[in-house]
Amino acid sequence: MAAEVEGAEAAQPAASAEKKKKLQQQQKAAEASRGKASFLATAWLILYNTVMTAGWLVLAVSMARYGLAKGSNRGLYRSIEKTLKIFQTGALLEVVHCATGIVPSSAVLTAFQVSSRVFLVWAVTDSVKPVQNEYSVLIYLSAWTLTEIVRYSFYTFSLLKYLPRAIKWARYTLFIVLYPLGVTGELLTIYHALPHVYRSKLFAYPLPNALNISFDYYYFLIIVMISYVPIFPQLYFHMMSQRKKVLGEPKAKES
Ligand SMILES: CCCCCCCCCCCCC[C@@H](O)CC(=O)SCCNC(=O)CCNC(=O)[C@H](O)C(C)(C)COP(=O)(O)OP(=O)(O)OC[C@H]1O[C@@H](n2cnc3c(N)ncnc32)[C@H](O)[C@@H]1OP(=O)(O)O
Repeated sequence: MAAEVEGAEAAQPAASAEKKKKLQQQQKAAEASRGKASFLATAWLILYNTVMTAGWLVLAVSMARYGLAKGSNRGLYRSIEKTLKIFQTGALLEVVHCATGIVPSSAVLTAFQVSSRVFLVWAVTDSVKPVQNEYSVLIYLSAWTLTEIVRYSFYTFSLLKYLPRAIKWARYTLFIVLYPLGVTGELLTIYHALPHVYRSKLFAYPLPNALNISFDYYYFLIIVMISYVPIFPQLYFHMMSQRKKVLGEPKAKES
């Protein structure tokens, strides 16, 4: 009996050492798989941001060449619409990046930013043809293009750990002017679209109908315009606090 107890006591430390070893192995495997996932996420983000920088650069060059050749904004939207649609719609992936946690930005703020632009391209500028030659389209296109070249190149250089100071400064400074400029262009474009939507009854779904629900795109556009009032300041002040965090003076050491 005594010998049995002694044997069990001797086996206990061996079993706990085995358990500890197993746990360490599991931790190591988890760390390795986290490292692999983070490497893949970084590689994907470098590819994504590089392609997006290139896309917006192509847009900038196309817009400049069109302006120099024609000396007018008439027909500009038609000439760049394919590239614009590809790269602005491609920004929807940014919401996925936030939602999956591979970038630390807020998914809600990013969703507002991206969806309002995708909406403006597809549901306003592309759907209401007469607004395409308005100056407001040129205004928002210029603000978006400049912003995105700087923003995506900022992310690319940051991921490559080689960030020129000028790009960092531009990322967190140009928005002060470009954000209100872009919003002005966007709101004016929706405003110009209103009479056309009203007359053509675009996307209207009047009663009576099988679903017994009515939808009036004209009033929907007015609601979208009003929603800029509470949402835009949140985006703007978020960028202001990012600016303070990144470009702010480092705190002086207390003596
Ligand atoms: C269907 C109906 C629609 C209804 C609409 C309702 C109305 C909505 C109103 C909306 C108004 C929008 C107007 C807008 O379209 C006008 C313009 O854009 S005009 C042009 C000027 N615009 C700008 O300057 C845009 C500025 N805004 C943004 O950059 C983003 O939207 C914002 C979400 C505000 C950015 O915030 P974020 O927190 O992401 O800032 P950071 O760039 O500092 O990033 C924080 C950290 O995340 C890392 N990150 C983010 N993205 C990436 C990426 N793609 N790749 C790699 N890393 C990324 C970044 O490096 C930071 O990391 P860390 O903190 O570690 O440094």
